[in-house]
Amino acid sequence: MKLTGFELRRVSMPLVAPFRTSFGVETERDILVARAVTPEAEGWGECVAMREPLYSPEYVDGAVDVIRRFLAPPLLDAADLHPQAVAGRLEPVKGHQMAKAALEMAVLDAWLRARGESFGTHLGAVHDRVPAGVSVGIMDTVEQLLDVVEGYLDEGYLRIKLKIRPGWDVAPVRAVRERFGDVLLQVDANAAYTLADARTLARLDGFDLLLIEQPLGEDDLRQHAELASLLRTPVCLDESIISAKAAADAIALGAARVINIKPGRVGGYLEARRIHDLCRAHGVSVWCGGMLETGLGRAANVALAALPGFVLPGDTSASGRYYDEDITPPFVLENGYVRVPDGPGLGVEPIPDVLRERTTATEWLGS
Ligand SMILES: O=C(O)CCC(=O)N[C@@H](C(=O)O)c1ccccc1
Repeated sequence: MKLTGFELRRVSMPLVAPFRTSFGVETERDILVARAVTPEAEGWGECVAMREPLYSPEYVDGAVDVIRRFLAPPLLDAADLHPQAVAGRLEPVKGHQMAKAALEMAVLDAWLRARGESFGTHLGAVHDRVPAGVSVGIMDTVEQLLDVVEGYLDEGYLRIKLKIRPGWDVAPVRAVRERFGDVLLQVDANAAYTLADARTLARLDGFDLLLIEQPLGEDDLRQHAELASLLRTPVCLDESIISAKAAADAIALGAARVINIKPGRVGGYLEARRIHDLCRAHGVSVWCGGMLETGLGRAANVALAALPGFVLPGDTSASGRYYDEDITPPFVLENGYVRVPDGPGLGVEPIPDVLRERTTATEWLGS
């Protein structure tokens, strides 16, 4: 497949409500969308990098720059580009997994649309719908949290993920467990704790959590392994797992019994599938994390979450969890499940008028 070019587009997506994590508050996503143009078909990619490098070292302005100067040229130079070859062509550039993932996703989507094959079929999906979990931010009060959780449970979500940080952990977890019984419940610390907090984190063992996600720093594999030996609750890693190699190291060190697979964080959906396969071989459960994606990234995540090793509900919420109006037809919850698109490629496309309205900048890279 010969690329004609990439169109880079910045899309402003205001959130329906502020989303607070241990590293900050999001009120609007400034999203980079890449469109791969080829003579046979066009494909869409979404970069999950945030506006600021607070979740990971990447940030959206940096992603645009590295794509423009270092990632797009080797792909545009390829006489016949296969999606499986994208990662290899981009390998000389160190890091920038989220930027790379956006381009690989757009190339893969174009390639699949040209062949009439869906993302799910190509990745190895075995389900036509996936159970939806929902991520709940840090709130001002426990009462406010309980109201928000009740609302999501009323909508049908099958798993609750609570953001925690020092000072907001045992009390909110206890309150949710006491109010809502044995709902599937997990917590996400976004690296807000240290090994010195082990005793506090061990108090969470009494609430039958599915997992505790990324309690320590992104580069603290050895310390996560030590913490895992002190907790009953399975430790799950997110920020630390930036590649299949990192997943292999985490598993070998006993630093993770569960892994949150986020395609953008690991460099793309093909690497995400490799991590899925690796984890299955080691009996490590995986689930699909989210980065507040539009329906484009959401479509690809839902397809990935339909692979057999994704045995835990992911952050594959309905579009309405974050956005009043998505740039694609919205993903909706049906009895707690989200349907896997079965059309060619992503199976969804942006709604032209909405995309135009939300676009704050465009740039063409190519001939
Ligand atoms: O449902 C979603 O898409 C968001 C899930 C979620 O909580 N993402 C978190 C995370 O740390 O996993 C996040 C939020 C904002 C920015 C980065 C990460």
